[in-house]
Amino acid sequence: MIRLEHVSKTFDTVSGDVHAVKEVNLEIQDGEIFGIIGFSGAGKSTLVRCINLLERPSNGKVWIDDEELTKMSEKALREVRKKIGMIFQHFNLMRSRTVYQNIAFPLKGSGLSKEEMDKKITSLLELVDLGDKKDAYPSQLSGGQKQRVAIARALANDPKVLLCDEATSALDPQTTKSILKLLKQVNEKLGITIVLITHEMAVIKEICDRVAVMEKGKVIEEGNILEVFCKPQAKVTKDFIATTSNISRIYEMVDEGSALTELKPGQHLVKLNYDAVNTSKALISEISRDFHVDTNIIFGNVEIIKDSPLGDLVVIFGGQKEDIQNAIAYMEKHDVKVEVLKEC
Ligand SMILES: Nc1ncnc2c1ncn2[C@@H]1O[C@H](COP(=O)(O)OP(=O)(O)OP(=O)(O)O)[C@@H](O)[C@H]1O
Repeated sequence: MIRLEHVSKTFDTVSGDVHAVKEVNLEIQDGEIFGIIGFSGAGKSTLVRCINLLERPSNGKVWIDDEELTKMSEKALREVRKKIGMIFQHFNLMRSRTVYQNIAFPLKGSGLSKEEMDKKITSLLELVDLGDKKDAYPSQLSGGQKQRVAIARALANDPKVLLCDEATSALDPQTTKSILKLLKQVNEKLGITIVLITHEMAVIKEICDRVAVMEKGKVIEEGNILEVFCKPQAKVTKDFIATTSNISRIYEMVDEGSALTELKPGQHLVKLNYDAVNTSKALISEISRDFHVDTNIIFGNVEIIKDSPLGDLVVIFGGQKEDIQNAIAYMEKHDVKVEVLKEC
């Protein structure tokens, strides 16, 4: 388990103190994929670098299992750091060395024989699906392949923890997906705890078990991914979630008087928000059958998070006003959040 207790980091700069991380308390369990999200400058990189003490906290304690890193000598820390791999946005490979030599680098001084080293590197190359690239130089690889080499290198010392600092930010969406899939595989196959920082909610949604949201150096919200997506508390969390959906477009469309939002007498334009709890009920057909309300679906956004569907639908309800009101009350009773955007 990784435990941060009251961790703060202040940089002393010519223009004054920069409080990059303020009083952060976090517990990250063994084997989980923990995401840290925040806008640029929120303090994510500094915080993640405090975990392996690449950045020494100005205050607070960092624990991994029952060892306090913040109390250790540099020598002891060097040993502990071998068990904490790290990958970066720009891969940080050595350009003058081949893929094989890059992966071999952290194994220097490991005491492994040449054969053992060769076996290890071959299996790492297979894991990251680069068996045919061992003699290539970084300049001959795509961004995704470079990140795969970086992952193999980070795993060379059999770490317990892998820190990922914006590991997919320089990659296109498809390559991002393949790298996230590889990280998930590393987590599941090798049982490695992953701490991943990003400014993209789509990345968090794809693979994380839990997430912490950072703003101005502080963790302002934390929870399991489904909880945070279903019931975001902080404005910045809501803003991040909105980036993964086009549903907020409906507000602009209403303001702009878009043809899609035009209503006939008796109709209501409604946004329905539902989560895993209520997707199992056939609510739309029930309100049609029991309340005589017609439903025309305009558009929707359904996410699958940790195997649970949750999302929003924008619909037009048509029928008698009283029937529509009863149908809305029925939906609310079944935990659907209903927002009437416009009525005619
Ligand atoms: N070595 C440093 N010296 C001075 N200030 C720093 C240093 N490193 C980071 N900062 C400052 O600390 C704050 C947090 O930076 P940090 O890089 O941790 O944020 P971030 O959320 O990772 O942002 P980004 O995604 O843009 O990297 C910023 O105001 C940044 O300018």
